Amino acid sequence: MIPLYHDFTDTTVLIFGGGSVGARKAKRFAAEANVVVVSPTFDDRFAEPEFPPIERIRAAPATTEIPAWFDRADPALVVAATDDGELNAAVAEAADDRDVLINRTDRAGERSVGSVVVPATVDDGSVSVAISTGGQSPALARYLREQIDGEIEAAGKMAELTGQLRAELKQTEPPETRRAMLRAVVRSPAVWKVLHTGIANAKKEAARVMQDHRTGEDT
Ligand SMILES: C[C@@]1(CC(=O)O)c2cc3[nH]c(cc4nc(cc5[nH]c(cc(n2)[C@H]1CCC(=O)O)[C@@](C)(CC(=O)O)[C@@H]5CCC(=O)O)C(CC(=O)O)=C4CCC(=O)O)c(CCC(=O)O)c3CC(=O)O
Ligand SMILES: NC(=O)C1=CN([C@@H]2O[C@H](COP(=O)(O)OP(=O)(O)OC[C@H]3O[C@@H](n4cnc5c(N)ncnc54)[C@H](O)[C@@H]3O)[C@@H](O)[C@H]2O)C=CC1
Repeated sequence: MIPLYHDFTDTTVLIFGGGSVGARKAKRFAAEANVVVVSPTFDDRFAEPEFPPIERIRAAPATTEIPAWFDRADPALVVAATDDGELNAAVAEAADDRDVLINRTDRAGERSVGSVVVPATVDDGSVSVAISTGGQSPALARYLREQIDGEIEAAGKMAELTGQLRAELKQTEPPETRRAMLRAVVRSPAVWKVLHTGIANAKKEAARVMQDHRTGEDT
């Protein structure tokens, strides 16, 4: 498995199964995609006030009816999250026939082409860390996610700062110098320290770090 980031903007994610797992995946994909959940029953989580807007369709399709749901929704990705293994298998088969990405939530072992795993993720601004255990131990993925949560605090601001500096340096510095300067900024404890006081302050500290670097002094 090779981790990739995939943009689901303006696509549909079709989820079969409205239990706790269907709810978790729906929430996750709704951050970007149009989510449609097909299920005869829906977990209470779907009714929570902070639950994102998604389309709920109350139905219990039979395995033979699955392809028609694909035609109707035209999904970029489907999630098989029912408690019926046969139905989940039919969803995976329909996805395979149509080259649609499939996340099978009831399987951790061998996978077909187009089968994807949803990792545990931590976000801070535009920075995200994704953790997979290769399907071996989702509980461990969750635990590591909780550990890393505090670790990447301020990374979003650092990305914003160095994103701005990078755009500016592209106008003035040759690639080698720019690379060395940006590497020095992200490694500077002084810049990390002032980040919480705002980007403007951090920019001043970064300017010092970059100047030191340019003149060859040890940072
Ligand atoms: C293969 C994968 C497919 C996929 O769903 O993409 C899969 C499969 C299965 N999970 C099962 C169980 C649990 N899953 C969790 C939690 C999460 N599971 C997630 C992903 C994945 N789960 C993919 C692999 C990821 C990897 O590579 O590590 C996370 C990371 C992301 C998310 O789902 O959003 C999310 C944590 C989110 C967070 O908190 O950050 C917990 C822990 C808990 O609930 O506290 C338990 C109970 C404890 C345990 O079993 O470990 C079962 C058995 C079901 C049964 O026994 O019936 C199967 C099926 C099987 O094993 O056959
Ligand atoms: N990947 C993961 O992180 C995890 C995966 N699992 C797996 O995911 C499956 C679902 O787990 P839960 O959500 O906890 O189960 P659940 O029993 O709470 O939910 C199952 C849902 O599927 C619906 N359903 C049943 N037949 C259907 C049909 N024909 N079409 C559409 N929907 C249908 C049910 O109405 C229910 O809403 C489990 O069987 C388990 O194998 C379980 C825990 C974690």
